[in-house]
Amino acid sequence: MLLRDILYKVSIRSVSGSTDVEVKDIQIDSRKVQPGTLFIAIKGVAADGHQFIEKAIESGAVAVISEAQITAREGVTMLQVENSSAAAGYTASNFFGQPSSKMKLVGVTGTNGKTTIATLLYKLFTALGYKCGLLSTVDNHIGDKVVPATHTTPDPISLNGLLREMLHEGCTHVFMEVSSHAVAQHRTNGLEFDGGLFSNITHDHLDYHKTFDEYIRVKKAFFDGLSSSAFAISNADDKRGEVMLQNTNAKKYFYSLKTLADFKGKIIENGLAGLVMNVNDQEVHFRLIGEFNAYNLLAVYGAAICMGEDKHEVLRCLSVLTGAEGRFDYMLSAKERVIAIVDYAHTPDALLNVLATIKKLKRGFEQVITVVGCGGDRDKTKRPIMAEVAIEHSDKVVFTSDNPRSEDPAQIIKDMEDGLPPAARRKYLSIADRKEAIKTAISLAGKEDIILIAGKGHEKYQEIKGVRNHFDDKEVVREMFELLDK
Ligand SMILES: CC(=O)N[C@H]1[C@@H](OP(=O)(O)OP(=O)(O)OC[C@H]2O[C@@H](n3ccc(=O)[nH]c3=O)[C@H](O)[C@@H]2O)O[C@H](CO)[C@@H](O)[C@@H]1O[C@H](C)C(=O)N[C@@H](C)C(=O)N[C@H](CCC(=O)O)C(=O)O
Ligand SMILES: Nc1ncnc2c1ncn2[C@@H]1O[C@H](COP(=O)(O)OP(=O)(O)OP(=O)(O)O)[C@@H](O)[C@H]1O
Ligand SMILES: N[C@H](CCC[C@H](N)C(=O)O)C(=O)O
Ligand SMILES: [Mg+2]
Repeated sequence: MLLRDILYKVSIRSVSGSTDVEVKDIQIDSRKVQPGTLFIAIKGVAADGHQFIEKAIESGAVAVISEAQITAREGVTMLQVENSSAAAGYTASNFFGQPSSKMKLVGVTGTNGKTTIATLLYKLFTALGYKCGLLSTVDNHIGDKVVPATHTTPDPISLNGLLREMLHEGCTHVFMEVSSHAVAQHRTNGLEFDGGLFSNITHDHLDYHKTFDEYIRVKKAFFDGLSSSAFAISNADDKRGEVMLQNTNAKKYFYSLKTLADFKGKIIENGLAGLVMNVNDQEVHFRLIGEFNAYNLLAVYGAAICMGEDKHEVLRCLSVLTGAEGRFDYMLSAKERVIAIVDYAHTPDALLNVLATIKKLKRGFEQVITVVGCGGDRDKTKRPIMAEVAIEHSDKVVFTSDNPRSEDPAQIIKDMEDGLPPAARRKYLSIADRKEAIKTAISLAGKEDIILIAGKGHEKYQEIKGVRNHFDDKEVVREMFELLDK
């Protein structure tokens, strides 16, 4: 492909060299550059891609996009742009033939619920007979084929590469999570969305976005970028639900459990067997559990209606679907009838929602024992809040490690404990070893007690000092339940 054809929509400041040069590959990482590559230098959090321009040229880059002042280079086309992250989004989309414009693409954003909503949409549209793609935290799907996920929203090159593969494989619909990091880093620039969904916004990622206002602004930017032919669906019951769609050109719709809305739900029953809900005056039984999933289901229903699907068929298919792995994953020991719930709640709001759901499911006498930790190298301010939520809504708590990453696990637990009142002391134990923590919680449980194991959901690893060791909450529970049932 010629360089000039890849530059569509890129805001260029100056050029040295020819844009008629043939480009064979495109990379944002100098370590992946091969002869014939266009290298885009991005200023990141940990490093600055501009420092690797020489290395990229040595490896055979034929063109370089950067934000730096240009110095002419023999045989290499140098381009200066306003924003190289934005340029990476546009050029990646152009290089892969703008695959997003040839399929129906729907993006889901919000603090909690993205994976659940995107996965339900993928399952729903597959059940409706379409070949679909999914880009999610748990994994990516190209029709039936599963591709491991490294991010919630991949970098623009992997992202457009996956979209092109989906198009080649005959996918007509793609559902993807759009994280706030992705919007801030312009990973989705150049994509043509047919629709956007907003779940909710609560405390998370303040390490990255610094203030809650900035976090809101970034999420809103996704809707601001939608075209007038797209639809935008928001949660009317979220405090920021209306603001999200304030400046979008897309057609606006709202869902709600509390007020009048385009997609209105009313919960009739909410138990371990699922939800019974009135959806726009039609009563439906769903297998998903908890009020938060009632919201997720309404968002999915709304998107399907906006995409022209028949409402009866949509509700019929949705009623039999299960959610994403590691979201309210429910296990039962045969003899003692102890319940273990593995859930990906890793924000204060998600933890509160899951514990509130468990409270509603209780018949009265059961104890709730929560095992929870917080991720290292992530927002530290959520640590004491999550600890407080766990203590307030559980009978017993075992604080433990999540993914400590580069941090000291004991210090993370200390950050969690720090905000707790002295009276909380009698309610909790702290055991840094996650396997031991889960085992202890299970050994503390009596007949029919409920154990919530929060934070890691589907994850099959634990990251300690840069190394990902195999770890699976559900595997540990199964092991312990076998012993319990012997
Ligand atoms: C904080 C963050 O978002 N970091 C992402 C960011 O990396 P960065 O800014 O640190 O990049 P960097 O290491 O400073 O390097 C800057 C540039 O120099 C390049 N480089 C670097 C070294 C070298 O030798 N040569 C070279 O060219 C890098 O390729 C990069 O382009 O850009 C990278 C490329 O796109 C991402 O892989 C990386 O994700 C890291 C691994 C990460 O953990 N991200 C998490 C926080 C994240 O993105 N999470 C969200 C979900 C969050 C949620 O909603 O819960 C997600 O979408 O997954
Ligand atoms: N609509 C919702 N509102 C509040 N909490 C929710 C909602 N849906 C799910 N949750 C809770 O949040 C957790 C994460 O859900 P999910 O994985 O769907 O969110 P996500 O937005 O994809 O998260 P991530 O940002 O890590 O990708 C769930 O395990 C559950 O505890
Ligand atoms: N997408 C989220 C996932 C957090 C999951 C939790 N287990 C943790 O490691 O903090 C993040 O990267 O912040
Ligand atoms: Mg997700």
